[in-house]
Order: sequence, then structure tokens, then C-alpha cells
Amino acid sequence: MPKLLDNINLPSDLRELPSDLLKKVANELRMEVLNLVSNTGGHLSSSLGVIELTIALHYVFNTPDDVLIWDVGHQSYPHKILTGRKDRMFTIRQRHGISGFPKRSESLYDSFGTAHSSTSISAALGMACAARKKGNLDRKHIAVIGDGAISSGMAFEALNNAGVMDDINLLVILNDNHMSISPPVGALNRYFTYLMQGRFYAAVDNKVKKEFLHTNQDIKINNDNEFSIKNSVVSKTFFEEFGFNYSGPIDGHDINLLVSYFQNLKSNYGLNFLHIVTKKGKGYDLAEKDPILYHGLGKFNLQTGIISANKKELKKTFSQIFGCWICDMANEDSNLIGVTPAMREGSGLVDFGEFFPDRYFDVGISEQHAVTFAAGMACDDLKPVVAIYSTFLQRAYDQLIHDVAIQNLDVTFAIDRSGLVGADGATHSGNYDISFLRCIPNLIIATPSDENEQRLLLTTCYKYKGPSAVRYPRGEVIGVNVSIKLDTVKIGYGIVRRLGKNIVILGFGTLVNNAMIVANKKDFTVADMRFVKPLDENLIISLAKNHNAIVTLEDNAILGGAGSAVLEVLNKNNFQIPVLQLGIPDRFIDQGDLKQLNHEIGLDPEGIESSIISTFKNLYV
Ligand SMILES: Cc1ncc(C[n+]2csc(CCOP(=O)(O)OP(=O)(O)O)c2C)c(N)n1
Ligand SMILES: CC(=O)[C@@H](O)[C@H](O)COP(=O)(O)O
Ligand SMILES: [Mg+2]
Repeated sequence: MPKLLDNINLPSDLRELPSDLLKKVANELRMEVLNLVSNTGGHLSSSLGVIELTIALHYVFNTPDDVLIWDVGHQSYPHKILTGRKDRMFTIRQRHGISGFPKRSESLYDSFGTAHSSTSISAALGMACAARKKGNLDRKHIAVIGDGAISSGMAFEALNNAGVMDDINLLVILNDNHMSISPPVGALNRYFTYLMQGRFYAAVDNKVKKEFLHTNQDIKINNDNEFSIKNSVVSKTFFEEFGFNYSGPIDGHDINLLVSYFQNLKSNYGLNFLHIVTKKGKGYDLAEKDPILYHGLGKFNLQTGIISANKKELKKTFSQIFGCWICDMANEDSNLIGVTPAMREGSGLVDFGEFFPDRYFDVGISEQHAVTFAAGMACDDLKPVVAIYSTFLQRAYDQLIHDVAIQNLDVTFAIDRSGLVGADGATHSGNYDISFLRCIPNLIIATPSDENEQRLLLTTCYKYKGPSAVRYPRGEVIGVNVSIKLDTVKIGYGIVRRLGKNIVILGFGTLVNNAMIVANKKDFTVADMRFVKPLDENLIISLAKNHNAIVTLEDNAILGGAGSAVLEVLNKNNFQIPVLQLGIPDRFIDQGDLKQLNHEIGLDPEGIESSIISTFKNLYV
């Protein structure tokens, strides 16, 4: 059967259709996304939840002239399919393929690059101000933001700013699916439920209503599946108080309803806020039932869904090792507190949250708050561990310096996803943490080379009374035995893993294992430096004295990283020796398979060996 989607390559094609065919387009688009992600992997649940919204937006608004910004952007797959990329979607998240997030360089329809959350309202507001200045009063600026993303401070800063601006053509659409990656947290979420209670809305799928409200004890759904509303009157909403014209909540899966709302809003110049309710994973039963599992995933079989592999056969991940460690440490120390800014599953904190509910805090997408919140607890002798992705810690840099380090507070940062992350690409790479952390006084920085070292260094840093950070990469561990003890090592000391000759490789983090492969072949020396700060100066100088050249190796940006720290030590000691710095080159590295990326930037064993040979060919033969 010919599909409508076959003839839709751009939103202009969509706009040719009568509105009664849009439901059919939605069914086809949903199948297209499902088929795609089952073959490529990617962000599924969120994309399935915005099928009708995406179609209605492109149908009514004049994209790309009207600006459309997807917050986080992990839900942009249907948008990409409708905006000229349908035939290349099979390359999504792969090297040189389509990005998993909106990207300005990829399409005119991607008005703003997103991936880190809660930026959409600020960016849309900025563009709206620019349009006002240029006298372009027709352009609409639309920010689509989820109930998770809108809870972040940055979104509020933008709303606050927008609320006092005149002549701004801005539409904020809150896509409220009652989920972040994990179940929603925080009072704002409670407020959204309250809005649902107070503002009865027509024609919403009762299944959606019921599930949306199931956490709220006050709401009863009677026999004919309607609400008996306890607090049935909401006077002015929070968003109206901010100066927005609020409408909703409406059913975000009713495509005709969305179209009629958008047609009204299109001609309504000013600050508009539309609250829609959707279901994460909509239309794929398995994802509806378990939107967390189907949030971001690898390839899977559409019929059977994700089949969990035999756990014994799989290597653990560094996040799982952290998850075990924090439970063990919490058993030993009742002052330990675990904090996550909305990354419970990814950070390995599911068990900790279950076993220690009183000591577990998911603070929502609020990295800045997470860090200062931990600092506050540390003032009262609690021992917070902030589990955070390297890329998201960037958001909380000032809090780390101003609230933790200057006051020398005892906060441990468990920094996951350091180095390149693969399919999420440049926006999510943790390439900068060594560079941005090592200039902060008081802070200890550890770089474990394997899972046993990870546990040792986590315990060491945790027991240190002051700020500390342990960074480890995304994905599988190396495969060494892990001691179940909670042992510590001496802070600021590295260890020589292999004694060879001529050239010494000073390794930071898991790349030490690649260094060992090269060194075993070429008879070089390898030191696992363990700490970037304090750096083992004595070890560096003594190894420098006994070798002809030094190679530094790290999965951090080459600029300002651990290699630079080694150069500073040599310089301070007036030591002259050739040094080759190996690390992540000074450019943004887009998505791709991690192995392939490491090969491309010369950080796999072959690349390391060939860099050393070409640089030092005269020094070791
Ligand atoms: C600053 C930042 N912190 C954390 C994340 C990780 N993250 C990606 S999507 C997501 C949940 C977003 O929830 P919501 O906005 O409600 O969108 P939904 O997935 O429900 O559609 C989180 C926490 C991120 N992308 N950016
Ligand atoms: C969109 C987003 O920011 C997250 O979903 C992220 O993609 C998770 O990454 P991991 O798969 O590394 O947990
Ligand atoms: Mg959500």
C-alpha cells in the first residue's frame, strides 16, 4: 500500500494534505520511527511521544521561517524525518551520519542545536528579540520543552526574562508526559498534576489521564472513567503570573485538537504558553509500559522488544561498579548521601536509591543545585557523593569552585562518561573535565585505569576530608578482578606498571591499558599516574631521568589536560626531555562508534604506537 509518508519530504508537502489525513500520517510516522530505532538504536520513547505534536507544528507553522526549538532534542527524530532527512535517518548517531540531536549545520529546520537540557526558551527568546530588532514581526519562535527539562533553573531564568518583555512573539509548549528519564521528581511536577485536576480538558484519552494522575491520591476516576475533581478551580496559573497567555492542558495525541490550537496561537502575537499532555513511548506497548528502558537504547527486535542478555556473560560497566561501590560504602558509613541530577539509571544509582531511600536524592535536571545542595550537607558533616556525567558537570562549574572548593568542603564527585561517549557525540563528550578541574585549588582528581582502581580511588577520595573527583568513562570495564574490600591508596602517588627502556608512557585513566599493549611490544615503561592532582612529581622526575623521552596519554582534551600538567612539572624542575602529548585533539568530535573514534584520533594501541614511532624514531632504536 502506498504510504502518505513516501511523498512527504518536507513540511511543505505535509501542508498540501487535508487535515483529516494527518492521523494516517501520524500512524505511518510512528511506524517509521519504530522501525528506524529498532535498527539503529537511539532515543525512542520521547520521539514516539511527540509524533502528533511534530506533525501539527510543521503543518500549521511556517517552518523553517518560523523557528522551532526542541529542548534536549532527543525527541527530534520525527522532526528530522519530516524535514528532508528521511532517507539518511538510517545513519543516525553513526560516524558522519545524522546527529541524534538537532544541529544547525545539518538542516535549516534545526533552528538551534540542543542536547543539554533547558536551553530552548532562552534561545527562542534571544531569536525573538533579534526578530523584534530587525522589525520581523511575523516570525513565530517556538520552544518545545518537557516536564523534566522545564524544572531546571535555566528554563525559569528565561521565563522570568520573557515575562517583562514587550513585542515578543514566543510560544512555549510544555510537553508534559509525567516522566524525565526516571519518574518525575520535584514540586513543579506536583503543580502540573494540580493543573490537570483544576483544568478539566476535553477529549483526552482516559488511559493517558489515568496514568498521568495515578500518583495523586486525591483524584478518583469513577466508573465511567471521568474525574471527580477535588480542587476543581485553578485561578491564575504560575505561567500567567509570569505574563504568558496560558492554555491547556490539552491532549497532545489529538492531532486535530493540536492543529486547531496552533491555528489560534499562530495569530496570537505575544507570549503564549501551551500545556499539552502526552504519553512517553506512545504507540509501542513495551515502551509505554517501560519508558525508562526504552528511553535511549541499542538495536532491538520490534516484535520481542529488548531481551536482557545473560548478565553473567556481559562485562559490567564502570557505572555499575560505581553503583556497587556506593552501596558498600553506604553500608559502612551512615553519613554517606548520594545525589544525582536526574541520571539515576545512567549513573548506576538504582540499587542505592532502593536500599537507601533516605540517603538518596534525585534533584531533577539541576546540576547547579545538586552541587550546592551537596555543599550544604557537607557543612553539617554529611558525606555527599555527587554522581554526575562529566558533560553535565560543566553546568555546575561555578558551584564547584565557589560553593565546594573555596570552602574546602568534603564532597566527592563521581564523574561518569569522561572522555568520548560515542553515539551522543560532541555535546555529551566528557573531554574537558581534567582541564577545567585541575586549575581549581583544594580539589583532588583521580583517574582510575580499571574497575579495581576505580573502587580503590573512589574509596580513597571518599575518605579524604575535602573536595575530590574520580572520573571514569562510559561503558564496559577492562575485565580485571575487583577486590570487595574498601581499601585506599596513598593520595598523589602513581605506580609503575611496567619497567622498560628508552621511553616512558605516563598514563591517566583507562588508556593505561592501551599503553601497556604498546609497551609490551616495544619494551617501554608505563606508569599509571592515578592522580592528576596532586600529581606525582617525584615519580615524573625520576622516570624522566631514566628515559630518553616521555609520552603522556589521557582521554581528555590535549589542551590544559594531564599532559600539560606533566610539562609544568618538568618546567618547574628545569628538566629538559622530549615530551609527546597524546589526548583528544582540539576540535569537537561528532558521534560515532567509540572504537572507531579512538582509532581516528590515534588513541588505540596502533595509533599510540605509530605516534611514538614517528615522533621519537631516533630515540629508542
Ligand atoms: C543539562 C542536562 N542534564 C541531564 C540531561 C540528561 N537528560 C536527557 S533527557 C532527560 C529527561 C528529560 O525529560 P523531559 O524534558 O521531560 O523529556 P522527555 O524525555 O520526558 O520527553 C535528561 C535528564 C541532559 N540532556 N541535559
Ligand atoms: C538525551 C540525553 O542526554 C541522555 O538520554 C543521554 O543520551 C544518556 O546518555 P547515556 O546513554 O550515556 O546514559
Ligand atoms: Mg517528560
